[in-house]
Amino acid sequence: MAPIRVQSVLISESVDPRCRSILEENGIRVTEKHNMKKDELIAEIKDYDGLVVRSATKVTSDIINAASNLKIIGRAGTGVDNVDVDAATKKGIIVMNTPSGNTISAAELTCALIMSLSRHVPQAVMSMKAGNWDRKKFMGAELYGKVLGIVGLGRIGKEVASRMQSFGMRTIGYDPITPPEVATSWGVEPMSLEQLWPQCDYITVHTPLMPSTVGLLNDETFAKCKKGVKVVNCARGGIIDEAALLRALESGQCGGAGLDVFIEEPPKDRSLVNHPNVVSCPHLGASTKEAQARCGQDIAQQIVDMVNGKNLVGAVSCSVFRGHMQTNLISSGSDQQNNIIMT
Ligand SMILES: NC(=O)c1ccc[n+]([C@@H]2O[C@H](COP(=O)([O-])OP(=O)(O)OC[C@H]3O[C@@H](n4cnc5c(N)ncnc54)[C@H](O)[C@@H]3O)[C@@H](O)[C@H]2O)c1
Ligand SMILES: O=C(O)[C@H](O)COP(=O)(O)O
Repeated sequence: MAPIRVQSVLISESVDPRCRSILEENGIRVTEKHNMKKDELIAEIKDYDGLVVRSATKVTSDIINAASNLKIIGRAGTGVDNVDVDAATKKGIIVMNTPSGNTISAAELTCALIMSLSRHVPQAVMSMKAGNWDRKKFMGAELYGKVLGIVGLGRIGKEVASRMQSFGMRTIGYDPITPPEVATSWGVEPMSLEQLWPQCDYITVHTPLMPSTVGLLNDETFAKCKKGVKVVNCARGGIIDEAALLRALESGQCGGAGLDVFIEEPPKDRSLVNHPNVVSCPHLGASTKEAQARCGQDIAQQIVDMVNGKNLVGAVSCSVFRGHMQTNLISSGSDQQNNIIMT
């Protein structure tokens, strides 16, 4: 692969400091400017060969079109739905992510939300802080023997399954790509969504956000679920239709929701956040020291490797999800279980 000349990189969000030091150790000039408004980023971006982002920077086509020198967009994390990859591809800009660096952290937060829903821990803590001692209000239910439906059996779905199996949950799942025998080897019973919905006490979604996953849980699918089903979304806002979720919570069809992500972040409409049966976080799935260290180091190293003309294609395995991942997305990461697309 021909080396790519990258002399300057803009980091537009809070990324682990190792990212900056690895780039600088390799002779790349780094500027950090966080919380820029769109117009500021448009004015700034022309001065850089590389851009490093997390999920908050929306790298839209107008930013890409203003980026006259940009060669690489590095996403220190998994989802690239905040980057217009088609627009980048048209301009020959490489988009990279580090999908495995935050897998464990996102899986652990998912499990924390499942446990919070089963025992009302956040609500009980708030009640205690308000000076109460209410032992009746927060009656919970064991996870032992309950059924967890996992929609999306990729990196995070797999890790959630093994952790919740240790609580004695039966894990069932659906994924259009993961082979049934692989799911079975993880202790997950593979099945169709039609079979999955009515069996679950808990449902957790771990798919990318794309046309086929928008509103996977909606009025119609909630109606197919057990009354009181509890749902968790630690993937992307909109995979569970937010209006349908609110209706299901109000009718009791949904018994509780654990939400780390929202269609709009931060959400202006606080109806879900304020619902008594919702436990929510401000998109914290990847917010651990370990995940940030991995993602920050990985993205910097990937940029350096590109600059040095190393062929990443040979170093990573190939797991292409067409329609979601785009033509020039290169994914790498710590465990070498990566997505890589070069078409
Ligand atoms: N909350 C956070 O901070 C946080 C952190 C990391 C990742 N994420 C998000 O979590 C999600 C999963 O990440 P991952 O690393 O496990 O991704 P992954 O690519 O490893 O797994 C996604 C899986 O979803 C499957 N899938 C695609 N369409 C589907 C459909 N219609 N129904 C069921 N399954 C479908 C794919 O086949 C794949 O196996 C992504 O949306 C990612 O952006 C969130
Ligand atoms: O897709 C991801 O990696 C997660 O949503 C984490 O996003 P963040 O890097 O903005 O925390």
